[in-house]
Amino acid sequence: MDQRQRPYRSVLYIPASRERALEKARTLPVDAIIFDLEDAVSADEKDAARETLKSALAQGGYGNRFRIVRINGLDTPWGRADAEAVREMGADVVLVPKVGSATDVDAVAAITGDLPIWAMMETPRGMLNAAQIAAHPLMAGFVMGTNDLAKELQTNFRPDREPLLTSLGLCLLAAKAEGLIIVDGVYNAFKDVDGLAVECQQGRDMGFDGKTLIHPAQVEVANTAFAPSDGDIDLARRQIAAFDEVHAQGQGVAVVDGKIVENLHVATAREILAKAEAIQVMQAES
Ligand SMILES: CC(C)(COP(=O)(O)OP(=O)(O)OC[C@H]1O[C@@H](n2cnc3c(N)ncnc32)[C@H](O)[C@@H]1OP(=O)(O)O)[C@@H](O)C(=O)NCCC(=O)NCCSC(=O)C[C@H](O)C(=O)O
Ligand SMILES: [Mg+2]
Repeated sequence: MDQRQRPYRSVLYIPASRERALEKARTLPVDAIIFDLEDAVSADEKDAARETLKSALAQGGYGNRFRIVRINGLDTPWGRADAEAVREMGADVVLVPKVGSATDVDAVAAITGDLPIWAMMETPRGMLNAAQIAAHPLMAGFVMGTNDLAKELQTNFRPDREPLLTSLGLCLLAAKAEGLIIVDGVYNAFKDVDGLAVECQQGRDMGFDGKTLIHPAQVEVANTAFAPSDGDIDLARRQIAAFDEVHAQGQGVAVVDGKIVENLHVATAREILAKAEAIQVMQAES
C-alpha cells in the first residue's frame, strides 16, 4: 500500500530492549509500530537493544504494520551506529528524535541514504523551523513529541492541552502544506482510556492522522477515534450521490441535511471513503 494512503490510526512505541513486547506486537491490531532505540531504552541497554531489534525485524512477522525505527540522536554515543544499522533493518522509515532544523535531517540522510525520514517534533527550535523540516526532500512524516515539548516549554499538563496548541498547530500547518503524515503525541496515563479518548478526539478534530501510543490497552481507542464512523461514511455517500445528481442537471451546489455540498465537500467525502477502504484492506490483510 502507498505510504501516504495507508492508515496510521494507532502508532505503538515498543522499547527495542523488550523482547516480550516485540513478540506481542506481531499480534496487535496496530497500523504502525515505532521500534524505539531512544528514550524507552536505558543507556546500558542501547547496544544490546539494537541487536535485539535487528533480529526481531529479520525474523519478521509484523505483517502489513508500518515499521518505524526511532534512532538516538547523532549527538549521542549511539546515534551513528543506530543510523548505520537502520539501513540494513528493512524498516519503512527512520524516525529522528529532537529535529531542530533541515540540517539535522541532512546529517541523518548522509548515513541512511534514500530511506524516507520521519521527524520527532519536540523542541522549540523544531517548532520554529517546522516548515523547512517538512520541506526536506526525504521527509515523509511528523511525530509530535509532546513530553519533550512540555518539558522544554515548561508547561503544565492540562486535559485541554491549551499550552501546546500553538506548537501542534504549527506542525500541522507545515505537515499539511507538504503532504506529510502527522501523528499526535502520547497520552501518558495509559490506564485512563476515557482521558485518552478525549485527547484522541481532539487530535482527530485538529487533523492528525493518528496517535502515538505506549501500551496495548490504548490501541482500540485510537483505532476507533481515527477511523471514519458509520455516520461519516453514510454522510459521505449521500453527499456524493446528491452532488452527482445536481451536477448532472448542470448545477454546482447540492443540499444534504440542510447544509450545502460543493466540489470541495465532495473531495472530502471521497477521502473519507478512501480511508475507510484502506482500513478495511489493512484489516483483511492482518
Ligand atoms: C508503560 C509500560 C512500562 C508498562 O509495561 P508493563 O508493566 O509490562 O505493562 P503490562 O503488564 O500492562 O503489559 C501487558 C502486556 O502488554 C505488553 N506490552 C506492554 N507495553 C507494550 C508495548 N509498548 N508494546 C507491545 N507490548 C507491550 C506486555 O509485554 C504484556 O504482554 P504479555 O506478557 O503478553 O501479558 C510499557 O507499556 C512500556 O514500556 N511502554 C512503552 C514506553 C515507551 O515506549 N516510551 C517511550 C515512548 S514515549 C516518548 O518518548 C514520546 C516522545 O519522545 C515525547 O517526547 O513525547
Ligand atoms: Mg521525546
